[in-house]
Amino acid sequence: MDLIRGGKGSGDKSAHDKSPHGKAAHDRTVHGKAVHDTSASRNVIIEARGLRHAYRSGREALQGVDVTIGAGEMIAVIGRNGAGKTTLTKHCNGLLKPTAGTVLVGGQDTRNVPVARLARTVGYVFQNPDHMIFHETLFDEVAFGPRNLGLTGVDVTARVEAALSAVGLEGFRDSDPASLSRGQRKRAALAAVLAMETPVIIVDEPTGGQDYREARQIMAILQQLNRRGHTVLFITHDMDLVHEYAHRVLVLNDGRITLDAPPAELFRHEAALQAAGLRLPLAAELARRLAPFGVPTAVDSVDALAAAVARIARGCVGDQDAMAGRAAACQ
Ligand SMILES: Nc1ncnc2c1ncn2[C@@H]1O[C@H](COP(=O)(O)OP(=O)(O)OP(=O)(O)O)[C@@H](O)[C@H]1O
Repeated sequence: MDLIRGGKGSGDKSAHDKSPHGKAAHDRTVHGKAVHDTSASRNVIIEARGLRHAYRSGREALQGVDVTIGAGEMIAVIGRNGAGKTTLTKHCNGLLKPTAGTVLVGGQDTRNVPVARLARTVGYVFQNPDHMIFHETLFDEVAFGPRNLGLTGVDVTARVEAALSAVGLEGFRDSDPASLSRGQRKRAALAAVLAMETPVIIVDEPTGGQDYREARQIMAILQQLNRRGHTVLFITHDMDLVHEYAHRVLVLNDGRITLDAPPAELFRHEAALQAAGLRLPLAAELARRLAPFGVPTAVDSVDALAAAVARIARGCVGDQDAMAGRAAACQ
């Protein structure tokens, strides 16, 4: 059976500990956030030009998308329901082929490369995990990809155990995936992709079906993968996750990218967000309202906002009249 999940195929058990490009990682800054860098991470890994996609129903889900994704980026894809997010990301691993325009993955035109080969570069976790789960035990489910890469024995076991442990499902290796909760099945689907060790990982709604703790755990996994050099794209409706975890935000509206900005800059684009049916992340909204007190508007996380407020509060102790005046001014 052809592999449709993706994988590097190195068989290298230490691959989790280094860049998927096999290059030394260094710290750098992307859109103001510290991230790991590789010399390859400045390279383009996915490029769409004039991308259009019409489904057989005639629905034009993408209406001319131009986007370049660099290796090592962590990108949130956001937009209202039906905006074209899933359609766009499915083009990034060749699951869909352009009606017009081109998509290059690792420099190769997706129309000319079998999905099974593209899947060695781009792993894809579906919005609905049941679309990719079909084995009787979780072990076999996660082992499917590595076995397709030609790995056997302890190499497969090591990949499966590392992936299950990363998503907190190590105690379920002999369970029937169908017996797991939806949230657990989503993590099982993520484990199946992790076991492939693809340079690019795309997750459609990573936190769907997860409680708060599980959602944070999944985002931490994706962040850690990105720090190790993987390119990560995630689709979400949660603006606070966007703010906290992404280095770059792509807003889709009616089949077009209407905004491409770092999260700390979202406050400048409230109108574009509203037009796309989105709101500002909570921390950005609060920072904007607290600007009269000297809080910088370009915050990219709750922690950054809290630090800025604390700094100002310390400076204002003993200056109650001035604070009251500013509070009155911003009513
Ligand atoms: N297989 C299909 N056949 C016909 N139309 C489709 C198909 N898949 C998606 N569409 C339509 O294409 C448009 C874009 O869908 P897509 O799933 O890419 O949006 P999305 O932004 O991911 O939405 P959501 O947030 O609801 O998942 C929608 O109008 C959708 O109804």
